[in-house]
Amino acid sequence: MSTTPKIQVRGLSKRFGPKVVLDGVDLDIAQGESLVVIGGSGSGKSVMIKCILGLIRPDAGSITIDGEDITRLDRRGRERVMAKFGMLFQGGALFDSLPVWENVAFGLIQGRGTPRAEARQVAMRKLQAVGLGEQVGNLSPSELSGGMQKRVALARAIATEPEIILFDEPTTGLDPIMADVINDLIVSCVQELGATTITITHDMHSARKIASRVAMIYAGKIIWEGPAASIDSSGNPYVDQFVNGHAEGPIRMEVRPL
Ligand SMILES: Nc1ncnc2c1ncn2[C@@H]1O[C@H](COP(=O)(O)OP(=O)(O)OP(=O)(O)O)[C@@H](O)[C@H]1O
Repeated sequence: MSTTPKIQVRGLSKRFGPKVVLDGVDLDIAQGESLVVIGGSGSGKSVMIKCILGLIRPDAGSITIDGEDITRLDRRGRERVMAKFGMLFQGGALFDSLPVWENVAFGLIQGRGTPRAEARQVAMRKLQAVGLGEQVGNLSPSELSGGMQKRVALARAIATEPEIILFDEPTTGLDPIMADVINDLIVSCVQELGATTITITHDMHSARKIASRVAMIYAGKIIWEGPAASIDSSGNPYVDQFVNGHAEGPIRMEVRPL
């Protein structure tokens, strides 16, 4: 078995003006692993994922996928590596101008050049896999509830059967029952694909359910990582404060008076 991590992040740094957001992030994610990244609002979780996706250019550091540094690739090389990725964006990011099935099939049609009729069939199968019937495929995303939109976004993330899937706050804004339905779907879809995943969430219930490993980001660095089962016995006061949601502790939130 190969010991090269599926994803390796080293010294990843990014600042916006004077604000240092990432300050030397190091992470290894093994093939088939499900890593959940936790951390307070504004701690740089989304910026890190955007760097991995190539949507933000880091100031320093490397990101290797299967041993290949993607920060050094030209556009074509990057497109080749990006074909390994699926993404569930925060808020779903569905196109209202396209019917649901075409949203799901977007990466197949645009990215892979799959003929529309074939892509439609795949999209309908993926919708079925997340518990949505064929009739939903012909609706507009705006006609769906928040929970259904998240399922569509999940179907889209898995449509190309990617090797790596990134989930940005997949349960935010959902009621606890629907959130758990999404958690279960993520676990089953990911297991079926054998995909490697990174999930960003504030939802500790979701983190416990999805994660094989958890990493916490604070002040631009990964300050703790460990198996999901050890999250309640980390011995790290930052992790304890976050996991238990206490206002008091070493983490100071930036709060301005109104
Ligand atoms: N394009 C940008 N230009 C300037 N500042 C940015 C940009 N993108 C992110 N930031 C800043 O970087 C910091 C980290 O943002 P990020 O969205 O990564 O936080 P987060 O940990 O994902 O937060 P949340 O959990 O609230 O989504 C924030 O202070 C944000 O304002």
